[in-house]
Amino acid sequence: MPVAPQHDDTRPARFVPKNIAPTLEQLAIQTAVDNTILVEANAGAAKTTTIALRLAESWSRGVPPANCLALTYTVAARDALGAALGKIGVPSQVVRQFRIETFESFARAVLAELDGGVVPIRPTAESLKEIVWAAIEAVAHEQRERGRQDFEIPSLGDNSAVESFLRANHNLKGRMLLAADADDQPATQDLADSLGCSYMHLRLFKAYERSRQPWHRDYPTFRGAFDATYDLATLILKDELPRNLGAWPARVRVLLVDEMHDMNQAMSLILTRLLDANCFFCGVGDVDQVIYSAAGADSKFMQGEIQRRGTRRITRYTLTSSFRFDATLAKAVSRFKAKPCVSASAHATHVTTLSYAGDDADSCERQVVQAILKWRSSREKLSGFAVLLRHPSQSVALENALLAANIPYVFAPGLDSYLMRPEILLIRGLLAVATDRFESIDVPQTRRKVVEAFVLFCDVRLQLQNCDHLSQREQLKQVVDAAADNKLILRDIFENHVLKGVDPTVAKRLREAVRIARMEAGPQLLARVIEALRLDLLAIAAFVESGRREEVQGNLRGLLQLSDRFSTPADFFMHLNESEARLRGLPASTTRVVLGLVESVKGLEFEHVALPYLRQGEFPCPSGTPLEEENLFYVGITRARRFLSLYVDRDFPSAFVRRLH
Ligand SMILES: Nc1ncnc2c1ncn2[C@@H]1O[C@H](COP(=O)(O)OP(=O)(O)OP(=O)(O)O)[C@@H](O)[C@H]1O
Repeated sequence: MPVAPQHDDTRPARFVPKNIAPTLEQLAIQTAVDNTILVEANAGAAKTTTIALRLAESWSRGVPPANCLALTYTVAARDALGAALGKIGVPSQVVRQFRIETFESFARAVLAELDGGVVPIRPTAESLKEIVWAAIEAVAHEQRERGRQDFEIPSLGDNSAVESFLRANHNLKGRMLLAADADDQPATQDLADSLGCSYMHLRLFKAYERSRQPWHRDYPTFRGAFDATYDLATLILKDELPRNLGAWPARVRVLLVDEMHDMNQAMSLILTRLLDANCFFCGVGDVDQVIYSAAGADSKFMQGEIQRRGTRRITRYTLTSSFRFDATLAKAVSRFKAKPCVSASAHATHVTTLSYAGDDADSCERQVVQAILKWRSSREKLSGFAVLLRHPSQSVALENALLAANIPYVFAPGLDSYLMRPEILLIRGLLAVATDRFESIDVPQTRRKVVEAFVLFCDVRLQLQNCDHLSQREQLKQVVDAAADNKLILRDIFENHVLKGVDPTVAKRLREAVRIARMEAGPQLLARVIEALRLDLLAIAAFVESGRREEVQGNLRGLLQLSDRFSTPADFFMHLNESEARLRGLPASTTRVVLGLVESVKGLEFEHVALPYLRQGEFPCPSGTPLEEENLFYVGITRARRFLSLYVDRDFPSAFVRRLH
């Protein structure tokens, strides 16, 4: 293994950063003359900052920023690199000129030149559900035609079959095992075995890809998440990517990859092609931050795979110490991950473990709110305080506690307010019907979403008058537009379109739920509404992913707890509407606490990180893979600079917290 070089004084750095004094290790990377560099280092050990230094150095040496390309896996990492450039003093107009992209957005931009038209993007599982079912039906049809029964076709109600297909699809695409000759290789049990997937998934993969890329079309009918990366990698693999493509960055002189540990085969093919250019390359990552192995992420790409594939000789550089947090947290991290972790931080990091109980006085959210109030009273910026969650449903109680304490908050990408989640909107819609207070749902966009929630959960078949020629999607648009325009039309939509457009059993349940909400009052009211509705069954039909269905249950549990504080449905309904109004009413300029999921803040850092709800069964989550749960926790605790507050369930403490001590 090549020895990490000392900083070479014969090539002094031209770029002198603001706010930090680079270490010799950083300077070595900033000014390295080797043309291919890999840096593997712990969380917070300045990986992103150091590639920012390298970009800045290149710019100082006259390389046009547009000829510098930096690729990341996530949008958060892309933004973190932009922020790191700003922090070290690169002027914002220069930062904007660097090409900093996710692999997926880069691939989309390249493919746009080849696609003969606009390719719709379907980023979520929900938006792909119909397509997957069409593929399932096509495979069932093939089986019937052949008079065979090779495997059991999932029944229409079994949406978990769709979910597991999408996972298998992402994995097969990330690993690129079928890309070269998918059309030629017959789907056999042997082939499925060699790919490590089920025979049914293999057959579905082919049917799904046929609908995405019909033989008579030059470009796909749609792209799901990651499909652009896959399509571009496939063209490269088959050597069908034109060499003279205008959108290809042929003149790239500096190529950087952040989060290289998240790389899969498809991304690696794109990177290898980019490396054909005579450019400098630096990849940085931390194999303990792999949280996307389901998408084929493999640490081998940080471990010499480039060298094996191409002509480049890799030199490894090191970044030994974390600047983000102090030795106390470094030691805890080291124990948790059983690897060396040292700190060079000049500031202290206080790690506090607090326990919570279910009761109100001692609740987790109450303690988090107290910590934030203390933070604010010591004149710290609220935006430096992040509350990181393992599950979206954990935000219900927290948001309410924050709103009650007048603490402004903002969501990190990937999380939205519980008030806007379809199951909550369904309840809000029902309460609007029951209390006859339609005008209280003030925001047109919310009314749209309420109608969409009814259609989603109740599987409404719209039959608008004189609209037989319109598809369901087009009819839905007309109805939601009407709801947006007119506050009072919700009743009409509920009675004339929802109740008449659903299965009679569902209509009966909806009527009963409204009756209960109208006639009854007192504790447990919402529980009875939800029970009458059989919302659990509606969620099973509505959502593809079992994780999402669990989230429905979690959100409803949170809502139930909250509803017990109100004596009438009308009061509760008004509380939800007022909460939305308060949330929307926050001035954009206010600095706010950040509320986010752990995975969506990878690459970011905060002065104070609070990790609430550390309970066995919540974090680690039993449905996640053990290593990725561990990696997620590692990512969460290493976002903290000065304070890390861990809120641990008194009765069922998360096993992860024990491992820190
Ligand atoms: N030489 C330095 N002196 C002091 N602070 C530094 C130095 N270099 C980087 N930092 C700071 O250390 C912190 C962590 O840096 P950075 O975000 O680049 O780490 P990272 O390795 O990319 O983290 P992650 O693994 O979470 O993505 C940042 O606040 C950064 O500004």
